[in-house]
Order: sequence, then structure tokens, then C-alpha cells
Amino acid sequence: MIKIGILGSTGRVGSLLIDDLKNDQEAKLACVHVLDKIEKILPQDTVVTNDINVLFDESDVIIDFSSPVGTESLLTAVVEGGKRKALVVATTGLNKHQQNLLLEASKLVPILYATNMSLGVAVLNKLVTLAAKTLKDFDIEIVEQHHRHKVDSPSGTALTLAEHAASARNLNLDSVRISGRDGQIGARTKDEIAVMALRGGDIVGRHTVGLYNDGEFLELNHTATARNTFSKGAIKVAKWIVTKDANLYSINDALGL
Ligand SMILES: NC(=O)C1=CN([C@@H]2O[C@H](COP(=O)(O)OP(=O)(O)OC[C@H]3O[C@@H](n4cnc5c(N)ncnc54)[C@H](OP(=O)(O)O)[C@@H]3O)[C@@H](O)[C@H]2O)C=CC1
Ligand SMILES: O=C(O)C1=N[C@H](C(=O)O)C[C@H](O)C1
Repeated sequence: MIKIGILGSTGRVGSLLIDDLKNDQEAKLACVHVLDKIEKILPQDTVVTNDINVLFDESDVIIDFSSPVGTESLLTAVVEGGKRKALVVATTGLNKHQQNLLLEASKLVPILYATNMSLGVAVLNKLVTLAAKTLKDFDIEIVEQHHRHKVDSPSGTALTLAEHAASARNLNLDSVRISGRDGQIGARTKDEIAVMALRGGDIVGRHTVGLYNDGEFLELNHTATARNTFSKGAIKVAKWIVTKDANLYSINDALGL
């Protein structure tokens, strides 16, 4: 049995990981990291800890749905603490320092980083590359919608989609991305890519990439209707990465896309 550890075990997705692992034939919940306390009933032999080192020691692979600071502590344990276990990092909103730490850690352990653990979004990224390349005169605009509790904006998925669109057109996303329009801002420029965020209610996750031209437009949409799409996706890729060598892997590597 593959021993899985969870960082962010009391969270919306972390709790679902615990449920999903209860019925898994190949992997079991070995350890949960909790900041304070956990209300959920756990399998009897699960180790509960607030020590990141114990999380590493008790797990073959760690799945992280926490916060950027949580992810940073995980990666620091690899880079500075000598910990050597496979990681599945799903946390979004990482800053430049945390992204660099991710790269550094991936030279030492296998890491799969994906801003979205669904198969549908993995395919959407490929469709966006194709559409952005082929429909080269079309304006690209991205809208994402999430529940009222989401703290980072725009979503990691929307940024990844925007990266695919920009790189398909040989553009640097940092130079062309805009995140709002208000006032006398002038007409749209050719290369700009807007990434807009809506927040409300219990929306699990909805991403629309629109490509607009005179006389026609194409909108590519993915909607997650259940949050366990992400927990199940993360468990699937955790089983895949546990035997791999140190490197930074994408979800496409794991899904063979
Ligand atoms: N890649 C993907 O497919 C998906 C990614 N996500 C991302 O995953 C992350 C978590 O999402 P969600 O479950 O909704 O968030 P929640 O806020 O519900 O859960 C966050 C969890 O992380 C814990 N946590 C927060 N800070 C730290 C820290 N410094 N160290 C250790 N643990 C910490 C929280 O503990 P406590 O409750 O005690 O504060 C909680 O258990 C977000 O970044 C989100 O964007 C979400 C869905 C899908
Ligand atoms: O916070 C969430 O809920 C989600 N976050 C991820 C993101 O930022 O893209 C993935 C998913 O859309 C849900």
C-alpha cells in the first residue's frame, strides 16, 4: 500500500482526500498534518501531527492542498531539511519565491505541480494552445468563477490557461495580462489577455477561455461540478509520481496527454 500524507487535511479538498482514501485499494491514509485540531474521524492507525518532519517520515508521497505558506514549509523541508519524498502540490497563489523553491526542490525529489487536478482542464489547456495558435487574429479573454471562500485571484487554473494562450502566440504573459478594466482606458490592444475573476456562492470552479473576432467567436468552457474531482485527480497522480525520479512533472505527464 502506498502511504499518503496530507498537508491541508482540515480544508475543503483535504477533507475529501481523507474520504476518498478510505475505499482505495492501492493507497492508504498514513498521516495528516493539522495546524490546530481535526474533527473528522480518521482510520485508527493514522498519524496526526503538526510537525512537517513527521509528515515526511510517515508518508511515501505527500499531497498538498494548503496555502502558499504551507507549501513553502513543505518545500523548505526538502531544500533545507533534507527530506526526500514525492510531492503532489495543488496549492495555488504561489509567489515568485515559492515558485523558485518549487523548482529547486524538484531537483531533489519528484514533484507534480498542477493548478487543476481535473482531466477536463488538462485537455482544455491543450485546446487553448491549439485555438490560440490557429485563430491568431482572435482576441483572447479568460473568465474564472469560484466560491466566495477562495482567497487567491485570479485562480491558478486561469493563470495556467493564460500561459498556454500567451506561449502559443510567443507572448510573455507578464507583459500582456490585464486583470481589470475601469474608466476611460481606451480600446483593447491586440495582444492583451484579460484574466477576470468572479466570486460567489458555492461555485466549485468554472473557467471560460473566449476567442473573439469580427463575425464569430469561440468559447471553451470547463465547469467542475464536484470538488472531489480534484481530490480524486490528486490521488491518481500521487500513485503515479511515487516511483518517479526527482523532477518537476505536469499533470499531462501523469495522464499521458
Ligand atoms: N490544483 C487543484 O486542482 C486545486 C487546488 N486548490 C487549491 O488548494 C488550496 C486549498 O484549497 P481549499 O481546500 O479550498 O482551502 P481551505 O482553506 O479549505 O483549506 C486549506 C487547508 O490548509 C491548511 N493550511 C493553511 N495554512 C497552512 C500552513 N501554513 N501550513 C499547513 N497547513 C495550512 C488549513 O488549515 P486550517 O483550516 O487549520 O487553517 C486547511 O486545512 C488553495 O490554494 C486552492 O486554490 C483547490 C482546489 C483544486
Ligand atoms: O480554490 C479552489 O476552489 C480552486 N482552486 C484551483 C485554482 O485556483 O485554479 C482549482 C479549482 O478551480 C478550484
